[in-house]
Amino acid sequence: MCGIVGIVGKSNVNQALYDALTVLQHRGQDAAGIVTCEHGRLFLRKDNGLVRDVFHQRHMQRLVGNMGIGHVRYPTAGSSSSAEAQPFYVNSPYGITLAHNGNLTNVERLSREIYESDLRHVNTTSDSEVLLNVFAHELAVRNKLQPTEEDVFAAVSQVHRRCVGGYASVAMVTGYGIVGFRDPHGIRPIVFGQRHTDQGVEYMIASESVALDVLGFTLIRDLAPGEAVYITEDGQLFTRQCAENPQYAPCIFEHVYLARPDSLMDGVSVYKARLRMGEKLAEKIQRERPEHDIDVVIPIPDTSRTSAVELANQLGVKFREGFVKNRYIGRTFIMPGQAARKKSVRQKLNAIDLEFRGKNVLLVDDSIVRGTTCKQIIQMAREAGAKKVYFCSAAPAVRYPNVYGIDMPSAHELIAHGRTTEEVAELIGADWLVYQDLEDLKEAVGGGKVKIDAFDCAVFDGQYVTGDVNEQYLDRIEQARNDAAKSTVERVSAIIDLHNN
Ligand SMILES: O=P(O)(O)OC[C@H]1O[C@H](OP(=O)(O)OP(=O)(O)O)[C@H](O)[C@@H]1O
Ligand SMILES: NC(=O)CC[C@H](N)C(=O)O
Ligand SMILES: [Mg+2]
Repeated sequence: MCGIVGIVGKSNVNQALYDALTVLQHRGQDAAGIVTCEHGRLFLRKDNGLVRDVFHQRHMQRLVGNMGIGHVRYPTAGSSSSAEAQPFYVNSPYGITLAHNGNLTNVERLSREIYESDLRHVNTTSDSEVLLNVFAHELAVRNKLQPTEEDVFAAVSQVHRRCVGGYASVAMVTGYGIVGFRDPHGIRPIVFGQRHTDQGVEYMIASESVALDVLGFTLIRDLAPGEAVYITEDGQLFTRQCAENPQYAPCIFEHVYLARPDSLMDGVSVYKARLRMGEKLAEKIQRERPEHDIDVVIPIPDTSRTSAVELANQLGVKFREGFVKNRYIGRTFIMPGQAARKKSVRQKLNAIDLEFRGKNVLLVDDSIVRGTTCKQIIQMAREAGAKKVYFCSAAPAVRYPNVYGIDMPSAHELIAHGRTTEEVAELIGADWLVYQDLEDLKEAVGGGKVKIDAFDCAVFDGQYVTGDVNEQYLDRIEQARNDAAKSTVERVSAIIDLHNN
């Protein structure tokens, strides 16, 4: 779930790209990059780190040009080496750069095709570099000196035929324009909008609408699954459905955890969806234990706050902020490596004892994935003097790996994999554990004013919408990307990098 952005403006876009990436920082904390284009030349800066660490004034001054794209990365393939930071670049045809959110599931086959038939070279283990090469090849075979929107859309159609998985992407064709495209299931989010300036209309494509809001762009709409938007350097906008059989199945986990609550995603307010999750959870608690003895509802900051407020409201129980979050520590779930994640929870959250002492507390989190957070939090609640510690998750049990752009490749690292709710409760040390029901979660997200009836819910139900994910595939990614395997990859890739910046 990286963050992507592209802007075609009327003056330098470097600052706007930087600001947009800052707003999308919650989608990726490992690396950041911006490439801009002026008079047919590209200016690229990318490196590991947060946006504020990667771009210094000296870089910003050199990122000139009225159009550009940017990326914040949370690795789901390859390594977290700075050589795999995005945007990626290929020089032929035209010079194309690309930023990608998602994950391809047929990357092995594509890599072979790229080498054997397309005669192209991919230098990293990143699936995004593969995606870029497929797009570049398909644009190259159109054999045009000056590509038109027809050529760009034809290349995207071919990408849809060849690539499988989740991909929301922006690609810049040097000297011509920026294209945004979304996979035929619409798994990962992407929106576009516009802003009026004295020099004319500027366009922006981004992962989440919040990036548009903050920069004064108005949302035009989400890209439909399979659809592409192309904005030429001089500001003409074209859209086209490029997939043969698009099927809406956006990732429901965006609403649970990934997205900011102030974003509108596929027409649904993430904030309202989270409120409804709290409401549904309260109904379940009332069903299961009408005579419950909960004294206070306490959220685990940050993401669960919205659901927890509504849950407390519905239960008619006091809502209290019992944990204080250190605002200088990032999101722990998207950190690479279990050791860092574990250490960060304690650094990030501290309990206010008086909210716990002698009380039966209901702790609320948006989700339990590896169980890193809840185990420590429950322990902290007990140390702070809680009488009983109940725990609820606004999402159902996460039991299956994600293969579309969230780094949960290994079933065995998921605390609920192969375990019942009671077993998980025991393992995390909760006196009672309540998970949201999947039907209620779907209703919370897709049952508001805007109806969505199909989602990618693979992490909860093991159904993979692209239809190509089987046991062998899951075994392979588990071997390649479990925590232990990743640390070997990191060591090896740290030795030699090939950079294009
Ligand atoms: O079971 P786990 O493996 O610990 O993962 C789940 C936890 O991780 C996330 O928090 P995170 O700190 O990443 O972000 P937040 O501040 O947005 O809640 C999520 O909100 C849960 O609290
Ligand atoms: N989280 C993402 O969207 C990751 C994009 C890409 N698969 C990478 O690993 O860089
Ligand atoms: Mg959290």
